[in-house]
Amino acid sequence: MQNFDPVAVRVRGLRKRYGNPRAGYKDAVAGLDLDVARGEIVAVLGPNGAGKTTTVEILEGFRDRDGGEVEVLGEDPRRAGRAWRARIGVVMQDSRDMSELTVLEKVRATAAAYPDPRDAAEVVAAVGLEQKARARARGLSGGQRRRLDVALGIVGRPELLFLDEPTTGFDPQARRSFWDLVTSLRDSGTTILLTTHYLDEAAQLADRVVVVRDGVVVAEGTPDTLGGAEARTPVVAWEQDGVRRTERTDRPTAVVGRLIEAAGPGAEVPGLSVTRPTLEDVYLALIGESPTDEAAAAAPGDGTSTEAA
Ligand SMILES: Nc1ncnc2c1ncn2[C@@H]1O[C@H](COP(=O)(O)OP(=O)(O)OP(=O)(O)O)[C@@H](O)[C@H]1O
Repeated sequence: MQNFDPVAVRVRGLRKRYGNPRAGYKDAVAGLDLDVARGEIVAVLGPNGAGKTTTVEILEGFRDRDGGEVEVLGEDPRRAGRAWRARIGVVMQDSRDMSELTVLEKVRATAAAYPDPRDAAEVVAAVGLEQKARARARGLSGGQRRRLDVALGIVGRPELLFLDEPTTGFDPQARRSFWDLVTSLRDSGTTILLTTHYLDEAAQLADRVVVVRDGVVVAEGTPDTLGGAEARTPVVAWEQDGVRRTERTDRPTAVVGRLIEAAGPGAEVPGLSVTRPTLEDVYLALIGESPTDEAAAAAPGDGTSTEAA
């Protein structure tokens, strides 16, 4: 066991190419570096096709790579065996289930494959499926199925848990209770690598956020500091002659003071707002989908007051 190794995941220069000579090639992962420390929750964000799932599947040992170094719990997933697999938990993006087993039976059957599993009934309760414990797994709704996937991923008491878009299809309440579950797993020492399209999920759960685009990491940081101080500079927005104006400034009070003075005594400054870019704003700027000035000007009053960083 490598329990005292402070590194859970170390990836350097990871490469994966799909395709063939006739159809052409696609670099899904193009030199990606990633570190996850023990006990950390890291969220990997990125647009569709950025290479997140490919990366995660390589780390899980389910997909081979074309280049780079990968170490997961001290081993190369290419060569790691059963003992290593028992130390990781996996919740994949798609799961289908055609068996006749009930929820509890499925969790029990999976638990039996691990040397030191959690109690199956407790795990079913922890993911909020207590009421469905004796229902057939194949009859679950999409959100319930996802919760069962999470139960199957954690019942083996993994040291490292991979969650690929775990809350897709959850209702808001189920997401909240899932977040509590993930936080409690981290508090009990589990390292978690999560991919998600939900920025609020990343902000809520992650100690660190990694943004992937075109198969490489384009930024990383805590949810509060991703993109750097510059990207978090507040934006003052207002309307002038029917046109939306914005100004990025470290001194929003001074800018607002100037606008008030210009408007004259007692006059309102139309459309005035001061906003600090959120994680979502910073993320959209990083992946090149920030609303442009023109788009913002075309939709005054929609609350969008950030410019591209
Ligand atoms: N088995 C495959 N064969 C060929 N191309 C693939 C295969 N799997 C993925 N790709 C391509 O590789 C690129 C990266 O895909 P990947 O699924 O890793 O991205 P992702 O970031 O997980 O996307 P999403 O957010 O949509 O899940 C995409 O262009 C995708 O079409």
